[in-house]
Amino acid sequence: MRILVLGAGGTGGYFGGRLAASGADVSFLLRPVRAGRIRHDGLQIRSPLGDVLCRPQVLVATELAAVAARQPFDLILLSCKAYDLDSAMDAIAPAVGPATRILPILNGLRHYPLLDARFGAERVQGGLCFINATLNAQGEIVHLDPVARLSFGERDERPAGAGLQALSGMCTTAGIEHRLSPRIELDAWAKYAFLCSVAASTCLLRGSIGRILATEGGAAFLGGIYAECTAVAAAEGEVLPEPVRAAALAILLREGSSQTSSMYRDLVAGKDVEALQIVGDMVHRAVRAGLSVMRLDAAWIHLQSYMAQRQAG
Ligand SMILES: NC(=O)C1=CN([C@@H]2O[C@H](COP(=O)(O)OP(=O)(O)OC[C@H]3O[C@@H](n4cnc5c(N)ncnc54)[C@H](OP(=O)(O)O)[C@@H]3O)[C@@H](O)[C@H]2O)C=CC1
Ligand SMILES: CC(C)(CO)C(=O)C(=O)O
Repeated sequence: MRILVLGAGGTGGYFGGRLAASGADVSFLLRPVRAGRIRHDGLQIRSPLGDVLCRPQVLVATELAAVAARQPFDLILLSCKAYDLDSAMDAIAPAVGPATRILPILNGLRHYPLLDARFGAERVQGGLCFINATLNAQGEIVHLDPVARLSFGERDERPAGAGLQALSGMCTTAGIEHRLSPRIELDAWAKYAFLCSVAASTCLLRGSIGRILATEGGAAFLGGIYAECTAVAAAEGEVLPEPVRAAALAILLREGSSQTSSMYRDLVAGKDVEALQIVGDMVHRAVRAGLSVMRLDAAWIHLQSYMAQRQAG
């Protein structure tokens, strides 16, 4: 199976790099600066699960159509930030042939209708990842703890097609923990409710879960914001099962936890954040459902203020 990975940041670089290092047929579609760096230095992963240095095939947008015409891609792993989705869709379009499937691993849910409208829902599969990874000043992928898990599946509970089964085999060969999910849409909501709680809380309250829990009112805030997110999920028809909620709350209420979120790391670094696509989208869904979500509202206002300050320079 031939895989194209759009993006070589924390997630695409980690999972695509591990697949490439294990011998899988993986190419990266990158913008010129990142492409130049990886062509020169290789793709380096620093990880508690073992470092990897590989030299995958690297393409830039202008090279893609010719390469895809010679050898079509079976799967495109989409690992951009949600605010780059439009440009990423333009970039991958020349590689989307009749049999190509697209597997996004972005956070949130807002990208699905956009990908469906552009490429057709039958091509877009369900995906998500659990990892804490970032880039260092040298452009290396720094994996921050031992968690690194992919989940993927067909949407609408269709049985997994040959492409996802092949990907599962490739992940096994590469030593990537993964799950071929029979209910990826439920899993996507479970992750969105959890991630949105972590991202909104750590950004609004400016600290790790452990630091928030050490404050008076911190535990009630974290439990409350998760309840807001699960209420939105239920209003949209995804009632998260009790074991799923218990597992999320166990992480959200773990004293001393250093857990933050990729959004928090970006915010502390002064970078752009997926505020609209993660927290804003949850708030907008709550408004449509007539739900009151005061904690999410506060986080969304805070993030909008952050972005306005950032734009003002
Ligand atoms: N990092 C983490 O720990 C986790 C992140 N996530 C989610 O995964 C998604 C990706 O995050 P992450 O990997 O951290 O993001 P990064 O910013 O680290 O990487 C994104 C990559 O996409 C590339 N890209 C964006 N647009 C284009 C384009 N048009 N053409 C080519 N390349 C493009 C960027 O290129 P360039 O370098 O040129 O900007 C960059 O290499 C997000 O939705 C995030 O919320 C989920 C779980 C954990
Ligand atoms: C769930 C979590 C916090 C880690 O995978 C995440 O998705 C993120 O940091 O963006």
